[in-house]
Amino acid sequence: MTDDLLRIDGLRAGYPRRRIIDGLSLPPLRAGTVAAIVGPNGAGKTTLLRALAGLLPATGDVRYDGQALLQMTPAERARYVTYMPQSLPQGIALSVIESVVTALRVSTFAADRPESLVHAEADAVLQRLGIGHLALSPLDELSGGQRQLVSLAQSIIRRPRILLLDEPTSALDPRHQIDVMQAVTETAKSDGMIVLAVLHDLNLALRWVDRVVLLSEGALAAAGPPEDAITAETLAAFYQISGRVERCSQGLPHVLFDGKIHD
Ligand SMILES: Nc1ncnc2c1ncn2[C@@H]1O[C@H](COP(=O)(O)OP(=O)(O)OP(=O)(O)O)[C@@H](O)[C@H]1O
Repeated sequence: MTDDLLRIDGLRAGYPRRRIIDGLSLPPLRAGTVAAIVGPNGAGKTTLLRALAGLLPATGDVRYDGQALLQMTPAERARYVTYMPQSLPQGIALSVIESVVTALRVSTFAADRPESLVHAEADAVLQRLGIGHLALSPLDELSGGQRQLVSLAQSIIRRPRILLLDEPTSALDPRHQIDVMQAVTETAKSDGMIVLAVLHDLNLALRWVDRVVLLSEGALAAAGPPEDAITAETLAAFYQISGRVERCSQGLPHVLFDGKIHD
Protein backbone atom coordinates (compact mmCIF):
# COMPACT_ATOMS: atom_id res chain seq x y z
CA MET A 1 0.00 0.00 0.00
CA THR A 2 1.44 3.44 -0.87
CA ASP A 3 0.81 6.24 1.58
CA ASP A 4 3.83 8.66 1.46
CA LEU A 5 4.35 8.02 5.18
CA LEU A 6 7.57 7.30 7.03
CA ARG A 7 6.81 4.64 9.65
CA ILE A 8 9.33 3.61 12.28
CA ASP A 9 8.34 0.63 14.42
CA GLY A 10 10.46 -1.35 16.85
CA LEU A 11 13.78 0.09 15.65
CA ARG A 12 16.88 -1.35 17.31
CA ALA A 13 20.31 0.09 16.60
CA GLY A 14 23.67 0.73 18.22
CA TYR A 15 27.30 -0.25 18.25
CA PRO A 16 29.06 -3.62 18.44
CA ARG A 17 29.10 -3.82 22.23
CA ARG A 18 26.25 -1.45 23.01
CA ARG A 19 22.65 -1.21 21.86
CA ILE A 20 21.53 2.42 22.08
CA ILE A 21 18.06 2.39 20.54
CA ASP A 22 16.02 -0.53 21.75
CA GLY A 23 12.60 -0.83 20.16
CA LEU A 24 11.85 2.77 19.15
CA SER A 25 8.47 3.45 17.52
CA LEU A 26 7.43 6.91 16.33
CA PRO A 27 4.10 8.31 15.20
CA PRO A 28 4.09 8.15 11.36
CA LEU A 29 5.50 11.18 9.54
CA ARG A 30 3.65 12.45 6.48
CA ALA A 31 5.29 13.75 3.26
CA GLY A 32 6.14 17.43 3.65
CA THR A 33 6.72 17.16 7.41
CA VAL A 34 9.77 18.66 9.09
CA ALA A 35 10.50 16.94 12.40
CA ALA A 36 13.11 18.01 14.93
CA ILE A 37 14.89 15.27 16.85
CA VAL A 38 15.79 16.79 20.21
CA GLY A 39 17.08 15.47 23.50
CA PRO A 40 20.04 15.73 25.84
CA ASN A 41 23.62 14.83 24.85
CA GLY A 42 24.03 11.11 24.33
CA ALA A 43 20.27 10.50 23.95
CA GLY A 44 20.76 8.62 20.66
CA LYS A 45 19.80 11.29 18.12
CA THR A 46 22.78 10.76 15.80
CA THR A 47 22.48 7.00 16.26
CA LEU A 48 18.86 7.20 15.07
CA LEU A 49 19.77 9.16 11.93
CA ARG A 50 22.75 6.93 11.13
CA ALA A 51 20.61 3.82 11.53
CA LEU A 52 17.97 5.23 9.16
CA ALA A 53 20.70 6.17 6.69
CA GLY A 54 22.08 2.63 6.71
CA LEU A 55 25.36 3.68 8.30
CA LEU A 56 24.81 1.47 11.37
CA PRO A 57 23.33 -2.00 11.61
CA ALA A 58 19.64 -1.79 12.55
CA THR A 59 16.62 -4.02 12.82
CA GLY A 60 12.91 -3.26 13.03
CA ASP A 61 10.22 -2.18 10.65
CA VAL A 62 11.02 1.10 8.90
CA ARG A 63 8.90 1.88 5.87
CA TYR A 64 8.58 4.77 3.48
CA ASP A 65 5.53 4.66 1.26
CA GLY A 66 5.10 1.01 2.17
CA GLN A 67 8.69 0.07 1.18
CA ALA A 68 10.93 -1.51 3.83
CA LEU A 69 13.99 0.77 4.05
CA LEU A 70 16.19 -1.38 6.28
CA GLN A 71 16.07 -4.27 3.83
CA MET A 72 17.17 -2.15 0.85
CA THR A 73 20.66 -2.26 -0.63
CA PRO A 74 22.65 0.97 -0.09
CA ALA A 75 22.02 1.94 -3.73
CA GLU A 76 18.27 1.41 -3.39
CA ARG A 77 18.13 3.29 -0.10
CA ALA A 78 20.08 6.20 -1.62
CA ARG A 79 17.16 6.74 -4.00
CA TYR A 80 15.03 7.69 -1.00
CA VAL A 81 17.31 8.87 1.80
CA THR A 82 20.05 11.51 2.06
CA TYR A 83 22.04 11.95 5.26
CA MET A 84 23.88 15.16 6.07
CA PRO A 85 26.56 14.48 8.68
CA GLN A 86 27.74 16.99 11.28
CA SER A 87 30.77 17.98 9.18
CA LEU A 88 32.00 17.78 5.59
CA PRO A 89 35.15 15.74 4.99
CA GLN A 90 38.33 17.82 4.50
CA GLY A 91 40.71 17.60 1.56
CA ILE A 92 38.24 17.76 -1.34
CA ALA A 93 39.74 19.76 -4.22
CA LEU A 94 36.50 21.17 -5.64
CA SER A 95 34.88 24.58 -5.71
CA VAL A 96 31.61 25.02 -3.86
CA ILE A 97 29.49 24.88 -7.01
CA GLU A 98 31.40 21.89 -8.41
CA SER A 99 30.74 20.01 -5.19
CA VAL A 100 27.02 20.74 -5.36
CA VAL A 101 26.84 19.80 -9.05
CA THR A 102 28.70 16.56 -8.26
CA ALA A 103 26.25 15.77 -5.45
CA LEU A 104 23.39 16.11 -7.95
CA ARG A 105 25.19 14.14 -10.67
CA VAL A 106 25.79 11.13 -8.42
CA SER A 107 22.10 10.99 -7.52
CA THR A 108 19.99 8.97 -9.91
CA PHE A 109 17.73 11.91 -10.72
CA ALA A 110 20.08 14.05 -12.78
CA ALA A 111 22.28 11.59 -14.63
CA ASP A 112 21.22 12.82 -18.07
CA ARG A 113 20.22 16.42 -17.30
CA PRO A 114 22.05 19.07 -19.43
CA GLU A 115 25.08 20.69 -17.78
CA SER A 116 23.61 24.23 -17.94
CA LEU A 117 20.44 23.13 -16.15
CA VAL A 118 22.37 21.37 -13.40
CA HIS A 119 24.55 24.45 -12.86
CA ALA A 120 21.51 26.72 -12.72
CA GLU A 121 19.90 24.43 -10.15
CA ALA A 122 23.06 24.35 -8.04
CA ASP A 123 23.33 28.11 -8.21
CA ALA A 124 19.68 28.51 -7.13
CA VAL A 125 20.21 26.30 -4.07
CA LEU A 126 23.32 28.27 -3.07
CA GLN A 127 21.39 31.55 -3.42
CA ARG A 128 18.56 30.15 -1.32
CA LEU A 129 20.99 29.35 1.47
CA GLY A 130 22.59 32.81 1.28
CA ILE A 131 25.95 31.56 -0.08
CA GLY A 132 25.65 32.34 -3.80
CA HIS A 133 28.76 34.53 -3.48
CA LEU A 134 30.83 31.48 -2.45
CA ALA A 135 30.10 29.48 -5.62
CA LEU A 136 33.67 29.65 -6.96
CA SER A 137 35.46 29.38 -3.59
CA PRO A 138 37.52 26.25 -2.94
CA LEU A 139 35.74 23.99 -0.41
CA ASP A 140 38.86 23.72 1.74
CA GLU A 141 39.03 27.48 2.26
CA LEU A 142 35.59 27.84 3.86
CA SER A 143 34.74 28.58 7.50
CA GLY A 144 32.95 25.95 9.60
CA GLY A 145 29.56 27.60 9.13
CA GLN A 146 30.08 28.03 5.38
CA ARG A 147 31.01 24.34 5.09
CA GLN A 148 27.81 23.43 6.93
CA LEU A 149 25.76 25.46 4.46
CA VAL A 150 27.49 23.83 1.46
CA SER A 151 26.87 20.40 2.95
CA LEU A 152 23.18 21.26 3.21
CA ALA A 153 23.15 22.51 -0.40
CA GLN A 154 24.64 19.16 -1.49
CA SER A 155 21.86 17.35 0.38
CA ILE A 156 18.88 19.49 -0.65
CA ILE A 157 19.76 19.49 -4.35
CA ARG A 158 19.32 15.72 -4.48
CA ARG A 159 15.65 16.18 -3.54
CA PRO A 160 15.46 13.01 -1.45
CA ARG A 161 12.15 11.70 -0.16
CA ILE A 162 13.70 11.61 3.33
CA LEU A 163 16.36 14.11 4.39
CA LEU A 164 18.30 13.39 7.58
CA LEU A 165 20.14 16.43 8.97
CA ASP A 166 22.52 16.10 11.91
CA GLU A 167 22.66 19.48 13.67
CA PRO A 168 22.39 21.53 10.45
CA THR A 169 22.50 24.88 12.27
CA SER A 170 25.10 24.24 14.98
CA ALA A 171 27.83 26.43 13.42
CA LEU A 172 25.61 29.15 11.98
CA ASP A 173 24.94 32.78 12.86
CA PRO A 174 21.26 33.73 13.44
CA ARG A 175 20.69 34.97 9.90
CA HIS A 176 21.98 31.74 8.33
CA GLN A 177 20.03 29.65 10.84
CA ILE A 178 16.90 31.29 9.45
CA ASP A 179 18.11 30.71 5.85
CA VAL A 180 18.53 27.02 6.64
CA MET A 181 15.23 26.52 8.43
CA GLN A 182 13.40 28.46 5.71
CA ALA A 183 15.05 26.51 2.86
CA VAL A 184 14.42 23.20 4.56
CA THR A 185 10.77 23.88 5.39
CA GLU A 186 10.03 25.35 1.93
CA THR A 187 11.67 22.41 0.16
CA ALA A 188 9.83 19.93 2.37
CA LYS A 189 6.49 21.54 1.52
CA SER A 190 7.14 22.04 -2.21
CA ASP A 191 8.69 18.59 -2.83
CA GLY A 192 6.79 16.53 -0.25
CA MET A 193 10.10 15.68 1.42
CA ILE A 194 10.19 14.34 4.99
CA VAL A 195 12.94 15.96 7.08
CA LEU A 196 14.35 14.66 10.35
CA ALA A 197 16.72 17.28 11.76
CA VAL A 198 18.66 16.91 14.98
CA LEU A 199 18.44 20.29 16.70
CA HIS A 200 19.79 21.39 20.08
CA ASP A 201 18.22 24.83 19.77
CA LEU A 202 14.72 24.32 21.13
CA ASN A 203 13.69 27.79 19.99
CA LEU A 204 14.41 26.86 16.38
CA ALA A 205 12.32 23.74 16.89
CA LEU A 206 9.44 25.71 18.43
CA ARG A 207 9.51 28.27 15.66
CA TRP A 208 10.06 26.19 12.52
CA VAL A 209 9.15 22.53 12.63
CA ASP A 210 5.87 20.62 12.37
CA ARG A 211 6.75 17.84 14.80
CA VAL A 212 9.17 17.35 17.66
CA VAL A 213 10.54 13.94 18.65
CA LEU A 214 12.17 14.09 22.08
CA LEU A 215 14.59 11.24 22.79
CA SER A 216 16.00 10.27 26.16
CA GLU A 217 18.35 7.34 26.69
CA GLY A 218 17.53 5.93 23.26
CA ALA A 219 13.78 5.89 23.89
CA LEU A 220 10.88 8.11 22.90
CA ALA A 221 10.15 10.63 25.65
CA ALA A 222 7.61 12.80 23.81
CA ALA A 223 6.39 13.39 20.27
CA GLY A 224 3.94 15.79 18.72
CA PRO A 225 3.53 19.43 17.73
CA PRO A 226 6.43 21.47 19.19
CA GLU A 227 4.49 23.01 22.05
CA ASP A 228 3.10 19.62 23.10
CA ALA A 229 6.56 18.04 23.26
CA ILE A 230 8.59 20.96 24.66
CA THR A 231 6.98 21.86 27.96
CA ALA A 232 8.01 22.76 31.50
CA GLU A 233 7.36 19.11 32.39
CA THR A 234 9.50 17.57 29.64
CA LEU A 235 12.31 20.11 30.23
CA ALA A 236 12.34 19.08 33.90
CA ALA A 237 12.02 15.35 33.33
CA PHE A 238 14.47 14.90 30.44
CA TYR A 239 16.87 17.87 30.53
CA GLN A 240 16.80 18.39 34.32
CA ILE A 241 16.23 22.11 33.91
CA SER A 242 13.46 24.32 35.10
CA GLY A 243 12.11 26.24 32.17
CA ARG A 244 8.95 27.30 30.41
CA VAL A 245 7.55 28.10 27.01
CA GLU A 246 6.04 31.56 26.68
CA ARG A 247 4.74 33.61 23.79
CA CYS A 248 6.55 36.84 22.99
CA SER A 249 4.87 40.14 22.11
CA GLN A 250 4.61 38.90 18.51
CA GLY A 251 2.83 35.73 19.56
CA LEU A 252 5.79 33.41 18.83
CA PRO A 253 6.66 30.65 21.33
CA HIS A 254 10.03 30.87 23.09
CA VAL A 255 11.63 28.61 25.64
CA LEU A 256 13.09 30.29 28.71
CA PHE A 257 15.56 28.46 30.94
CA ASP A 258 15.43 29.37 34.62
CA GLY A 259 18.13 27.05 35.91
CA LYS A 260 19.24 23.52 36.63
CA ILE A 261 17.08 21.28 38.78
CA HIS A 262 19.95 19.17 40.22
CA ASP A 263 23.51 20.38 40.78
N1 LIG B 1 31.03 4.54 17.91
C1 LIG B 1 30.43 4.34 19.09
N2 LIG B 1 30.67 3.24 19.82
C2 LIG B 1 30.06 3.02 21.01
N3 LIG B 1 29.14 3.86 21.56
C3 LIG B 1 28.88 5.00 20.86
C4 LIG B 1 29.48 5.30 19.61
N4 LIG B 1 29.01 6.49 19.16
C5 LIG B 1 28.14 6.90 20.12
N5 LIG B 1 28.06 6.03 21.13
C6 LIG B 1 27.22 6.12 22.32
O1 LIG B 1 25.86 6.10 21.92
C7 LIG B 1 25.10 6.97 22.76
C8 LIG B 1 24.27 7.88 21.87
O2 LIG B 1 25.16 8.68 21.09
P1 LIG B 1 24.60 9.66 19.98
O3 LIG B 1 25.78 10.26 19.30
O4 LIG B 1 23.59 8.96 19.17
O5 LIG B 1 23.87 10.73 20.91
P2 LIG B 1 23.29 12.17 20.53
O6 LIG B 1 21.93 12.24 21.13
O7 LIG B 1 23.41 12.43 19.09
O8 LIG B 1 24.29 13.08 21.36
P3 LIG B 1 24.82 14.59 21.16
O9 LIG B 1 23.66 15.49 21.43
O10 LIG B 1 25.85 14.71 22.23
O11 LIG B 1 25.40 14.73 19.77
C9 LIG B 1 26.08 7.71 23.66
O12 LIG B 1 26.03 7.13 24.94
C10 LIG B 1 27.42 7.45 23.02
O13 LIG B 1 28.42 7.32 24.00
